[in-house]
Amino acid sequence: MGKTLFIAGTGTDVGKTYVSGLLLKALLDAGIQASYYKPVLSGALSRGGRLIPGDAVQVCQMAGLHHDPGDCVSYCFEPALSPHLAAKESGETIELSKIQGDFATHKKNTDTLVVAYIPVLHHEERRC
Ligand SMILES: Nc1ncnc2c1ncn2[C@@H]1O[C@H](COP(=O)(O)OP(=O)(O)OP(=O)(O)O)[C@@H](O)[C@H]1O
Ligand SMILES: C[C@H](N)[C@@H](CCCCCC(=O)O)NC(=O)O
Repeated sequence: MGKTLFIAGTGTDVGKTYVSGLLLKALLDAGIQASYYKPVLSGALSRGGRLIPGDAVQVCQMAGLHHDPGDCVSYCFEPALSPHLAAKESGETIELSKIQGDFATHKKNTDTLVVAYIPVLHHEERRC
């Protein structure tokens, strides 16, 4: 059974993406089959009508992972807000079943999965 490494933080801008990139690089350098998954990414850049999942691009570049960064995320939103608000503002709904399905697919396709986790509690608190 493969391993999953969850990178969680108590807030935004605390280094989850950077640590994910370093970890993934270390795993790949050690010859371990590894990849990256981020359930919800907000604050994506809009270029030519397409959303660029910046965190996933950064992690793939740091680690030298030749995956399409877009495949590393389930949801990608432009507003730089907490996930539920970014989804709301984008007129979308975050479905747990989609995240569970994508997570299971990523797990099946790799030995070690690095997951940058959303600080949900922090975000929910900020909504109050
Ligand atoms: N190599 C580096 N040296 C110094 N600072 C860095 C380096 N890489 C990233 N940073 C800075 O560290 C901070 C945290 O980076 P990071 O994007 O990893 O946080 P994060 O927890 O993933 O944030 P978010 O929740 O917004 O995605 C950023 O301000 C970034 O500019
Ligand atoms: C673009 C950044 N990397 C980040 C921005 C998150 C902003 C959250 C703001 C908030 O706490 O309400 N997006 C993300 O982690 O999915």
